[in-house]
Amino acid sequence: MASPNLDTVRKDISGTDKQLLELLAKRRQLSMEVAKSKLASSKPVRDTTREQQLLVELIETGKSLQLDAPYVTQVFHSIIEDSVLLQQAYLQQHINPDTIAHKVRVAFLGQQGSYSHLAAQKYFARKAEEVIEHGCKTFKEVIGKVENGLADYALLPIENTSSGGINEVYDLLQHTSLHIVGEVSVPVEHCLLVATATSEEKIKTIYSHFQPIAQCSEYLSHLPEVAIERTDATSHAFEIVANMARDDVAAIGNADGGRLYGLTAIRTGLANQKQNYSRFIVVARKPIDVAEQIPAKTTFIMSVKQRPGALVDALIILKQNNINMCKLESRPIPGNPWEEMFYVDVESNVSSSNLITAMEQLNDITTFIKILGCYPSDDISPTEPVVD
Ligand SMILES: O=C(O)C(=O)C[C@]1(C(=O)O)C=C[C@@H](O)C=C1
Repeated sequence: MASPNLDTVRKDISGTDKQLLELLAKRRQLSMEVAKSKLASSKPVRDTTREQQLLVELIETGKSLQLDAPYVTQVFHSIIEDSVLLQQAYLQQHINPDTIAHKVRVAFLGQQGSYSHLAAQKYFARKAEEVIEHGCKTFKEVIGKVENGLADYALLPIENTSSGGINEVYDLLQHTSLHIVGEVSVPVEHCLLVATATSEEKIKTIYSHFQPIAQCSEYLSHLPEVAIERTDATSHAFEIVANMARDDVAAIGNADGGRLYGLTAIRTGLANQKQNYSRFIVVARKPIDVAEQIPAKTTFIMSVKQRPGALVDALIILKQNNINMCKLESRPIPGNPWEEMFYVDVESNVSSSNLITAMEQLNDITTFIKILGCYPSDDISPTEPVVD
C-alpha cells in the first residue's frame, strides 16, 4: 500500500487546525454570552458542577473517538480556564468602566524576555489590545513610573515558591500610594542559557538577577569554581551573554526570554523547587471594585502593639469573622527596629460585610492598618472529572 504523501497530509492538518481555531473562537463568543447572562443573574463565574458534568461527557465522547481521558481533560482544562478568565475580564470592565482601554502603559523590571515581561503579557492578554512596555532597572523605578503618571500599571514580583517573599517589593508597598488591582502567577523554568555551542563544564561565569540565583542555589552550590554575576534583570543577563558570545559564560533565566537574544538552553530545571512559580502583583493609581461573581483577595498591612499575643488577637478577629488568611509576611519597619509590619492576604472582598466588620475591629487593636487593594484571585484551579 502506497505511504501517504507528507505534503498532502500536512495540508489536511493545516485545514483541520483552522477549523479548530474557528470553533475555539466560536466557543469564546459563547463564553461572552454566558458572562452577559451572569451579569444579569449575579451567578458566580465558576460553576464547578457544570465543569464536572462537561468533562465527564467530553471524556465519554473522547473514548468513542480514541481520545484518552488525560488528553481530553488537559485540553478542556485550558479551554475552560480561558473561558473563566474572559468572563472575569468582562465583568471587571463592566463594574470598573474607567479601566477600559485599548492601550495600556505597563512598567516592569527588565526588558523583553524578563519574567516580569512574560507575566505582564499573560496578565494583559484579555484586558487590553495593546501594551506599551516600560522596562525598568529597579523595582523603585517601576513603581515611580505609575506614581508619576508615566505608566498606567506596574507589575511587581511579590513571592516565589523557591525563594519566598521579595522583601524589596514588600518594603516599597509600605510607602506607596498605589493600590493592588490584580495578581498573576507564572511558572518559572530556570535554564542555563548560552550564546555559542558549549557545555556546562566549560562555563566559568554565570549572569542572572538575584532572584533566579537564589532560586537555583542548590544547583549553583555544585559549581564552586563558577563566578556568579548579578544583573538588574534576567533580560540584562541575556544581553550580556549574547554580546560576549563566549563559550565560558552563561545566563540563568527562562528559555523563551533567552531565545529573544539568540540564546539556547543547555540545561533546564535548575530551580530548587521543581514546581517553581513566581506570583506578581499589579498596582495602579486607583483601586478597583471586584464583581461579586468573582473570587476576590484583599491585601492589607498592619502593625500591632508591642505586647504578648497582639498578633494572635488580630488573627483571631479574622477567624471570628470567618475570613481565610492565605498569606502572612512580616517585615521590619525602617527606623523602628522593634516593631514589624505584617502583610496579610485574605480570600475576601473588601466590600463584604464580614471583612468590613473585621477591619473595624482590627482598627481598634492595631497601631497602623492600611488596605493595599482588593483584586480578582488568580487561582483558577482546574476541576478534576470524577469518572467511574
Ligand atoms: O456554563 C457556565 O456557567 C460557564 O461559565 C461556562 C464554563 C465553560 O467554559 O464551559 C466556564 C466556567 C464555568 O465554571 C463553567 C463552564
